[in-house]
Amino acid sequence: MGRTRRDGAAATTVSATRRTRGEDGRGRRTRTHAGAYEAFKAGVSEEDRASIVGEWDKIMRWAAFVESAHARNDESVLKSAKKVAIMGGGSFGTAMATLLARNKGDLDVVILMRSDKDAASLNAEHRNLKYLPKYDLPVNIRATTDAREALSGSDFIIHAVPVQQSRAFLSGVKDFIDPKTPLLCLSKGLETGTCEMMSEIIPAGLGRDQPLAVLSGPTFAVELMQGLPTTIVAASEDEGLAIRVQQLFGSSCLRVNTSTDVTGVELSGAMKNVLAIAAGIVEGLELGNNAMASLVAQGVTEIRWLAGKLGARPETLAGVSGTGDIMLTCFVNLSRNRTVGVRLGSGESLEEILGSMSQVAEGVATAGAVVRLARRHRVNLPVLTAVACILDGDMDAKTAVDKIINLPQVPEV
Ligand SMILES: NC(=O)C1=CN([C@@H]2O[C@H](COP(=O)(O)OP(=O)(O)OC[C@H]3O[C@@H](n4cnc5c(N)ncnc54)[C@H](O)[C@@H]3O)[C@@H](O)[C@H]2O)C=CC1
Ligand SMILES: O=C(CO)COP(=O)(O)O
Repeated sequence: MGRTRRDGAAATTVSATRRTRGEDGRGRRTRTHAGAYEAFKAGVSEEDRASIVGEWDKIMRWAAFVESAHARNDESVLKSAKKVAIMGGGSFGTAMATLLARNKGDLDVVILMRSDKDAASLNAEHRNLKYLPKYDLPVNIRATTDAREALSGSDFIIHAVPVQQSRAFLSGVKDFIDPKTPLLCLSKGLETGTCEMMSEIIPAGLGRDQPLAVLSGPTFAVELMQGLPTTIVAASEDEGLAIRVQQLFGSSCLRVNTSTDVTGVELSGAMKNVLAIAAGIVEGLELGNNAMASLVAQGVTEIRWLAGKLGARPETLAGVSGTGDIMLTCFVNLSRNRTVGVRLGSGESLEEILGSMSQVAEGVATAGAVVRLARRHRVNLPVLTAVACILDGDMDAKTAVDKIINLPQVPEV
């Protein structure tokens, strides 16, 4: 049946193309497109079409089955949660607070801020005028600078303080955090000096183990505020906690994939910020799309080499929190790390760039820590090391890129 249709359809395509030529007398592009469409339609047999629809139906049946299983044992953590605290009132802390507040209108969502003025402004205006001035916040979000008030009685505590400030910040608030309350970390980076990940910094800062999940993925704060579809990974050694985080944050605009690969999720989130600076440099130097794609691919390989050696799983690196976040941060101008790179590539100094930024670009501090970690684990990372050299002022961007391009030509590894 399929064969007959295909043969017959091929003849139809030829005549359709001729008819198009004869009738509309429009340009060559139009005729070519019409022919390509007819050829595509004709190439799909009834059998192919039926099997495509059948596969789609199967996926929808699976989705309905899972949904109904969820509905049957709906002990969603969102239902029971009464209060969530967010430490760090910057753009990402505010965006994730907003998603939670939208998920449940009577959830008490409290942002712990540093400045009385900013907290008062948020409470009065229902906006975060410093970081996300264009967006109204739900009325169930409030801000305070009182750590005890923010943190006590919280069902979950979200950590959105930049990595380099996290250890000192946590040791300052540890007495207000119940040791049983899960801490959900949004910060992406490695600490300079120690090369530690947030899953190491958090227990060290608190002086004890704390239930912990890390959340990471391609998640620009402004797009979350706009309610655009987004996916994030919630990783915890405690699979049950990852599932609770999924129930808390999951919505029609936020998919939450669970994982137990904390190392993979954290390392790819930290290293992609350094790679995004490299991608920005290539953009700033106007080296073209081919160069950009090969540089980012090399960076992906370097992340695999180091993260793999530290135990990250290949599927994590290939997934949303790995490749997904790399693509977002390396290719989209909203990225602060990429912007640092673009400006470096255009000839600005790091001092000028950082002096003009009001938000954190974690890759700047993380770059050196990545190189030290790589050295410790005997892995060579040409692109990521070049970024650290540029940031340290040991090489200018153009020289570094020339040297990378002219490295010996080797087999794919
Ligand atoms: N903005 C985004 O789209 C995303 C950000 N992230 C990550 O989230 C983390 C936070 O980033 P953003 O909110 O975007 O940064 P931001 O620069 O917008 O805000 C940082 C916040 O941390 C606070 N802060 C700084 N130093 C502090 C200290 N010593 N003690 C207490 N609070 C302090 C600031 O007052 C500010 O509220 C970073 O690790 C970033 O990589 C992750 C995904 C997306
Ligand atoms: O991590 C991010 C998106 O997932 C944000 O990246 P930037 O910090 O480079 O803006």
